[in-house]
Amino acid sequence: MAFGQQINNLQDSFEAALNLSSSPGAVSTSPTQSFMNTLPHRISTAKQQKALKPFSTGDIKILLLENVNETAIEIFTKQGYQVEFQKSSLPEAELIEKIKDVHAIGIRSKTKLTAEILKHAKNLVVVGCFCIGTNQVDLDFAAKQGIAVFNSPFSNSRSVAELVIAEIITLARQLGDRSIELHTGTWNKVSAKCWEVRGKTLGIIGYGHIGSQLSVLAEALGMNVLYYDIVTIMSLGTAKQVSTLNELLNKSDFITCHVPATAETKNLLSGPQFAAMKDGSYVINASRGTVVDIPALIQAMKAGKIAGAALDVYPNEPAKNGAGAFADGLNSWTTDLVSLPNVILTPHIGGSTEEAQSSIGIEVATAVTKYINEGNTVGAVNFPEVSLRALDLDQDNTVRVLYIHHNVPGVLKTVNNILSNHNIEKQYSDSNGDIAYLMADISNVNQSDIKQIYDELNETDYKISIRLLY
Ligand SMILES: NC(=O)C1=CN([C@@H]2O[C@H](COP(=O)(O)OP(=O)(O)OC[C@H]3O[C@@H](n4cnc5c(N)ncnc54)[C@H](O)[C@@H]3O)[C@@H](O)[C@H]2O)C=CC1
Ligand SMILES: O=C(O)CCC(=O)C(=O)O
Repeated sequence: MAFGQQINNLQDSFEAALNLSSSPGAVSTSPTQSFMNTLPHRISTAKQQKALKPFSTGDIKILLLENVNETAIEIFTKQGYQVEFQKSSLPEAELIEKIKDVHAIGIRSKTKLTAEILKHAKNLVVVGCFCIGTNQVDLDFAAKQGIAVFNSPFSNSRSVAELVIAEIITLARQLGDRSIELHTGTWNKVSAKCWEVRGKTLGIIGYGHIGSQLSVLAEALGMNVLYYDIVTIMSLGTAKQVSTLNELLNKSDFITCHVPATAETKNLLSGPQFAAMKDGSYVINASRGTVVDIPALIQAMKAGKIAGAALDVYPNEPAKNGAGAFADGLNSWTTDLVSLPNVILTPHIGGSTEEAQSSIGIEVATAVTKYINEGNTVGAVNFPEVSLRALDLDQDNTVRVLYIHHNVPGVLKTVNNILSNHNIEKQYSDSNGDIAYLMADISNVNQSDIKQIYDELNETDYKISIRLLY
């Protein structure tokens, strides 16, 4: 049988298999006609390693929201994927409509991918968070649907740390107020309650990528650094870890939050914590809007306890840029907050620099592409991290099996019973909580073997989704 004919038959048999399947990942396993027609060409022109593709790259649809950087668009379009780009996030109903159809979605911090929304994402294989935080995605639900989630763990850390340094000096010198006054014609040359930052104490809550970077910059300015973290972390420079949040609050002049949004960090700074701070201290939050209780902060500022605050993040943030977007309708305390002196408000721009956005675009788009094309989950935040070395160019009759399943006893025995009828070139399996992921390269298979492997795996208990790459 001619190779082209074999390929067409293989496509038919896959499509038949897919018609029988109801798994969320099933559509994504379909090798389409256009992919099959290009296969002989792709194989003959590849150089060293065989390029694995899940199915026709031209059929892969990616939705990029929230002005994800053009570096990502370039990477995806070079792959031949269909890219839809939107500058802002989408209203829920529109997002549900769009997500039904796409294989990958790229978001930043604004788009909430809740279980309710992900339920509709029948073709979705992967989510790229083009940011650090992943609290906007229901990670457990995504994993249970077989959807891998990637982020960029530190590409914008430096940008946030630099913003916070700027804010420390801005608050200490009341620069925001002086600037607003002069913009409106008022000359107000004062030094009362304006300070140098040299010799002052910076208290960092959360000494991770951002907190520790900030620690180094603050010491270079002559500040003393204390930090509080739930884990013991090696200090940089002469910074000191304190054992309780209260100790940090009692001893610091500036307090800055760099923790993730979790149940434990909700209102981490509220009335009692403001009361525990030194009189005239300053509060900075560029982490998540849930971490600081803003009405309590307003009260503490009105009482003169807190001398200034810089906020980059809010419990509710507008979906898009524009006048009037930040108002009481979104957060009921807005009017009160904006009327306070020495409050710096920025629209969640901690990570918004050209450098950060461009490297995030490259990092996340590369991880998403590697997952789509090779099944590699290194860097995934909700999946076991599994990677197999590439196939060699001459390994023509090899299929890569990607099998996502619930982590229960006996699954591997069943799966290996199926695979062991063939030559398993290599195999790797790992689990993360309830979810497990197996990658295996099976050689010397023909189209009916592949069809059979797919059908048999599809029948296994505890399967979440299967993809075959070849
Ligand atoms: N404003 C912006 O544009 C940006 C905001 N962020 C936010 O900043 C957060 C921190 O970022 P990274 O430093 O990269 O994260 P990271 O994961 O490197 O560090 C977070 C640190 O917080 C600690 N932590 C967790 N819970 C804690 C608690 N209850 N009390 C004290 N410490 C706790 C962790 O042990 C860890 O050391 C992100 O989760 C994200 O939400 C990140 C980037 C940009
Ligand atoms: O740049 C963004 O949209 C979000 C930045 C951020 O908060 C993050 O990286 O977690």
